[in-house]
Amino acid sequence: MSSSLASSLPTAPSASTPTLADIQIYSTVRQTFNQVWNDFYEWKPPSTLPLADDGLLKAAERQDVQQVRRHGKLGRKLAALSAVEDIVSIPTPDSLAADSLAPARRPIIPSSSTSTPGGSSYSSSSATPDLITWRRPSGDQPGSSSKKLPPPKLVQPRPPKEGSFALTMSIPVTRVPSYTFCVGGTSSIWKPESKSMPFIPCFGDDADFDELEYSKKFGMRREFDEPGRDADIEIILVETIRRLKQTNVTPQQADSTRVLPQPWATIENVDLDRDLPPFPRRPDFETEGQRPVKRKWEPPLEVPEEEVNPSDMQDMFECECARPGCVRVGCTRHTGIVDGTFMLKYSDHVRPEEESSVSRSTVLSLLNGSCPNNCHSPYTLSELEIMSIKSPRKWPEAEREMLKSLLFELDNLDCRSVCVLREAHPNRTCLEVVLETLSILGSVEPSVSPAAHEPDPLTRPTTLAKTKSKSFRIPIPTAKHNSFDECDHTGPCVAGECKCANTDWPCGRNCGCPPSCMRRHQGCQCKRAPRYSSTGVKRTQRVCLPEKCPCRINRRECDPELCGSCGAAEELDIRHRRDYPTGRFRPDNGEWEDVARDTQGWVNCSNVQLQKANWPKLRVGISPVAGYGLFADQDISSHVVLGEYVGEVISHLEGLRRDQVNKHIGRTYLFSLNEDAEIDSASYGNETRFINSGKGNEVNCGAAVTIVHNEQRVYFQTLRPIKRHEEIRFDYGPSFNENGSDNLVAKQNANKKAKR
Ligand SMILES: C[S@@+](CC[C@H](N)C(=O)[O-])C[C@H]1O[C@@H](n2cnc3c(N)ncnc32)[C@H](O)[C@@H]1O
Repeated sequence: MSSSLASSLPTAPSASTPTLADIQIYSTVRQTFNQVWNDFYEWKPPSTLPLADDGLLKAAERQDVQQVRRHGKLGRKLAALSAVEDIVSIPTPDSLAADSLAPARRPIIPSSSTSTPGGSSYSSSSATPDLITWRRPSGDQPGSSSKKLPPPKLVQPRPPKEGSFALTMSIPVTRVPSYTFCVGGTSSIWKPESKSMPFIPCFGDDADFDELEYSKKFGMRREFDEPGRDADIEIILVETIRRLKQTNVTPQQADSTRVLPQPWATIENVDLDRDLPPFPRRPDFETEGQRPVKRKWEPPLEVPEEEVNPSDMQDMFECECARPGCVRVGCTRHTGIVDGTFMLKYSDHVRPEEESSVSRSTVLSLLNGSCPNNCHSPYTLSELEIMSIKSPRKWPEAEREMLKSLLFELDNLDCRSVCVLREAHPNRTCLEVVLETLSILGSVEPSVSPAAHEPDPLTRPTTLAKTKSKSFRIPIPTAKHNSFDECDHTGPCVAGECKCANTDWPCGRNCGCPPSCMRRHQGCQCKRAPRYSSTGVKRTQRVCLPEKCPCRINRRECDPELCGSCGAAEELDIRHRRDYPTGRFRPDNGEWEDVARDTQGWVNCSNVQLQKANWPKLRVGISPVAGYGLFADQDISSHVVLGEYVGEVISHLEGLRRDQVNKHIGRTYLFSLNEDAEIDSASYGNETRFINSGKGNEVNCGAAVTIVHNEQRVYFQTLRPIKRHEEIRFDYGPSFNENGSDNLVAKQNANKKAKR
C-alpha cells in the first residue's frame, strides 16, 4: 500500500492556482478514498461475537482499546511524515456547504490549524481569514471505532511562498489493520513464487520497515508498478469507484486529481477481470432503521438442469487439470497464473513432444531377451552398460539426429525395433546402434537391475514390508517428506526411474504405473456394518479403526474409489450422511421442521473427515491471548477433528520473503508442511488461521498431517474435551517465541542506538 499511498498523497498541483471546482473534486476523491480505506480496515468479521465469560470479555475489550490506541499513534506518525512545506487554506465542499446551509456551524479557527474528533485535520494559514475545517460526515459510520482515535498530531504551518500552492492533509490512516482481510477457501491452493514485490499495506511510510531490503529480495521488481494483484487494494479501489459514481465526479476528473493509485479505467477492468470478494460490510449495515435484521434461512438457489452439448464437453476438457493423473476439474493446486500466463506447476510432468517414451532401463531390460539376429547377445547387460558409459562413442551429429528421431517415433522398444534402427543405419553394427541408443537415452543413471522388471518378493524395494493380504507397510510420509509428485514412466517403480520411489512415497491412485505396482497403496478392506443389529440394538462400533485400518496405519484418509467395503463413498455421499437434514422447509416461518429420522442405514467409514469437512461449530472472537482467536461455539469432545489448515501452498523461499513482512507486523500465518512447502493463510484461508499458541494446560488441540489422494493436508484435532466459549489453542512449537514482536521492537531499538 505504501507506495500507492505515497503516490496518492497530494502533490502540488502546479504553479497556477486551481479553481474552486478543482479543489472540490480533489476533496471528494480524496475523502472518498480515505473513507473506504478506513471502512475496510475497521471491518471486523461478522462472526466476532462478545465472549460469554465476563473476565475474558473485559480483557479482550482492554486489548481492543490498546490496539486502537496503537493505531492512533501510528496515525500521528504518518501525520508528521506527511507534513508538506507550504500550506494555504482552501475551502472544502464541506465547509462551503456549512457556509451556505448553516452559518452557525461554520468552524471558527482563529489561527494555525485544527482537527476534528473524526480524525481528519486541516491546516490553515493565520494570514487567511477564510478558515476551514474538514470533517468526516458523522452519520457515515455507525458504530465506527474511529471515534476512539485520538486527534492526530498537528502540523505547524509555515507561511506560503509567494504564488505557490499546496494541499496538506493528515488523516490518521489505520496503519496496522485490526483484521487482515482474508479470502475464504475450503482447500489449499498452490501459489507460484512471486516474481515481484507484492503490495504491502502502509509499510513504505513506516520508518521501521526496511522496504529497500525487502525489495532487493525481488530484484527490485514491484507488483504495484505492474497491474495490481493485491486483493486488499483492489477491493478498496473498486469500492472507491463505486462510491464516486454516486457523486458527480467523472472518471477524467478523478484521474486528473491523481489521488487514486491507478487510473479509473484500470480499476474498472480489475473489477471485470477478477472475482473479487465483496467489500466487507459491518453487520450494523444490515439494519432496517435501528433494528438489526434477523437473517432467515434461505433455500439454496436452484440450478436448472442443462442439456449437454458437445461444445460444452470441449470446455469441460479445458477445465481439467493439465497435470497427468490429476482428475480435478478447475484444479488450482497444480495450475496457477505465473507472469500473467496460466501455467502448470509440474511443468516437468508434461512430456515435451520431442522426448522419447523409451527409457534407458527399458532398453536394457529388453535387450536381455533373445535377439532374433543374435547380434548383441554375446554381451551381458552389465557389460553393455559399462561399455556405453566408459567408451561413449558419439556418432556424427547428422547420423545421431537421425537415430534420435527414429527412436522418438517408437512407442515401445523391443529387440525387433533395435534391429529396425540398425536397418536404418546399414553401415553400423547392431551393437553400435545399441550403444549409441543407450548414450542418447541418458548418460549416467543409477544402475537398474533387469530383474526389477519382474518383481521378486526377495528383491522388492526394502521400504515395503508385507503385512496383511492387501495392506503394505508403505512408507509413511512425515514432515521430512517432499511434496508428492505422481510418477509417470514406463517400467517398474524403482529408484532412479520412479519419482515416488526416489522420494520414498508410496505410489498413488493416479500414478502412471500399473495397478499391480507393489508400491501402490491399495486401500483398505474394512467392512461397514448395518446401524442396527438384527435384534434392533443400535451399534456403536466405528469402521476403519486407527490400529486396524491399513489406510489409517499409513496415515491417509480412505479413498472412496479404492476402499470399496468400508463405506467411504457412502459416507461422502450427502444423501447417506447422518447429519443430512431429514426435515422439510416450512415457508410460513422460514424454518426447518424435523421429521422422524430414517432409522435404517449403515455405520460407515470414520476415516474421511477432511474430505467430508463437517466441522464442529467454531467462531472467531477477540482473544485475550493475541489479536483474534478461535473459540468453540459448542461443547466438543476429545479426538474430534476441528478443521483443516487451509491456505496458499508456497515454497520455503517465498515463505522467507513473507516472513520479513510477518516480522514487521508481528503476526505470522505460516505453517510448515514438509521440506518443500509451507501453508500461508495470511490472505487466503479459513477460520483455523486464528488459532493462537499455548503451552502446557492451555493446549487443547494438536495439529497433524494426513494424506488425502496423495496430498499432504494439515488438520487440527482436540486433545481433550473443550467447553463452549473456550479458546482453541495449540502449541506452535519451540521455534515460536510468544514475545517475538516485542523482541523485534527491542532489536530495532538496539539497532537505532547502535546507529547513533
Ligand atoms: C496464526 S496467527 C493467530 C491469530 C492472530 N492472533 C490474529 O489475530 O490474527 C499467529 C500469530 O498470533 C500471535 N500469537 C499467537 N499465539 C500467541 C501467544 N501465545 N502469545 C503471543 N502472540 C501470539 C502471534 O503474533 C502469531 O504470529
